[in-house]
Amino acid sequence: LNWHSSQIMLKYLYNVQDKQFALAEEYLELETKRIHELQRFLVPIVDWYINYSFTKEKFILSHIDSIKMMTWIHKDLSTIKKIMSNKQSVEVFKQFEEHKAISELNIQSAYRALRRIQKVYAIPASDMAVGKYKDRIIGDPMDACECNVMSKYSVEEYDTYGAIEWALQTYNKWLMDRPKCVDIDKLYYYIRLASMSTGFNFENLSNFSNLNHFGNIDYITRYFSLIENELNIRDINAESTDIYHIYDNFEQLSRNKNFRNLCRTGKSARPLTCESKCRYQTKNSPYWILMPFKEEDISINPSIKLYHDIIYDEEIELITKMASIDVSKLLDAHYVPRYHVDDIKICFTLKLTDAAFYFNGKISLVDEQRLGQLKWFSESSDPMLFGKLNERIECITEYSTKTAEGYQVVNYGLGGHFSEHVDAFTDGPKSNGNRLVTILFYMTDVPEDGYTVFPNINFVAHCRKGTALVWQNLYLNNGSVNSGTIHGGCPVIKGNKWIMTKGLYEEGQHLTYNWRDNKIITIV
Ligand SMILES: O=C(O)CCC(=O)C(=O)O
Ligand SMILES: [Fe+2]
Repeated sequence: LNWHSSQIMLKYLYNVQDKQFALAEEYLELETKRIHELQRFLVPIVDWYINYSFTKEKFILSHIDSIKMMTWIHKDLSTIKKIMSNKQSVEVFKQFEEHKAISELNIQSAYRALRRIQKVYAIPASDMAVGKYKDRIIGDPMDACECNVMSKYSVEEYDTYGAIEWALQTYNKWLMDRPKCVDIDKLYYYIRLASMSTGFNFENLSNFSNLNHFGNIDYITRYFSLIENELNIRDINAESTDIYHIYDNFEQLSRNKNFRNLCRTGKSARPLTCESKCRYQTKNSPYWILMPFKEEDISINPSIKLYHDIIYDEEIELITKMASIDVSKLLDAHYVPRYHVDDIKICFTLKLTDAAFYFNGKISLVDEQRLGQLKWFSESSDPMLFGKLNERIECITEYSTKTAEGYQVVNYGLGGHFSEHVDAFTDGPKSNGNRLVTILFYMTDVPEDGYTVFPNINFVAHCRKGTALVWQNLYLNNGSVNSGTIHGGCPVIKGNKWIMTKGLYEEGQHLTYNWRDNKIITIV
């Protein structure tokens, strides 16, 4: 189980932990009771025995006394054994499983997710280690052991800059109380290993390469401060320089630069034009005149619109509950869901799973591309709810939902994200045509990060509960894929991001081109 992949999973993990703690407490109680009982029984007997042992010889000579002794021994020893082997606590102990919930691998992926947040948002390790991002508190300070793990995993992933940055944090924290979890020798090794590829002036450090660093703290301190100086020269810690560029230089992933920049600033850089309008839209429907929807133009090419208050709190509550249901079921056998039995069946057939990323028609389960938990819902899992949503979608998009795919509900977790992609298929024609329109519902508020970013048009959408972003993936004259629709979900730093998406297909729509003729999909 990929525990950190969503908030629902993490919630489940915390519940597993609660259960194990409760077991440990129960065990302690039973054991204490048992020990006390044994003590109560044993102490007077032992006292008695010590007193009488001086007269053992006499006992043996007296036959009456011997019988007494034999009876006592027989009775007492069996009682002692009975108390000692009280099965109750043993039974509880058997249920306690330290590794039931979490594995080393889980932890490693979680640390990797943390490092991803650090890289995308360009958070210096010195800030992250105190739980800070810009002027925000994003968590509790990390201790030397935690920083050490960051360094260790960075080394294992050939993430050289991470290795050094976190080794320095580890060292600074280690100096205070020298916890055992830090092997200073290894730390030194991490740094040496990573030094050259980060552009360090290694010559300066070579004097230290043969140092007998065991027990010579002065030497190591000099070594570490040298590295720190090196980093300072590169303005890693200087407030005035933009650390983001340093990360960019190290990462050298220029194609991601704008994406990350938009994730960081959270600000759209698109110019407002005179066509940019917002309106109360009724589409001349008498129904919608009573409750017009709030439509905001975002972009003409590609066509992107934002709808406010388009999905309601009660609907959101129902959907997120339905998506979490099998997790709750796992946790608590006595869980009584409030849905109709038929709905449950459908909920269970479509299980919550790790969100996958499709590339060239192949499924890839790599955290670096996408991390979240996903559940598909077909209309039949709640005809009332999804029927209404379909109607609403048809009204705002003026496209049919008859040929559309189901609803995809996603919950993000620790560093949950979705790297840049197009929603349209690019690996060849599909029977229902391509994904023409995407509707992305935001079902929670994520106040300060986790945006949806369209890097090619410099647009950033914030995750606001009840709004929906609607865009056209294809050009309407020939069905080629509009590269302006490249988008991704920035890693979530803090908060619970729930979204739901639906794709509408070309099939069944009134289009000016014949999509069945499109044998090759081009991205323009
Ligand atoms: O999480 C987001 O903001 C984007 C999600 C997305 O692009 C998708 O599910 O296709
Ligand atoms: Fe997408």
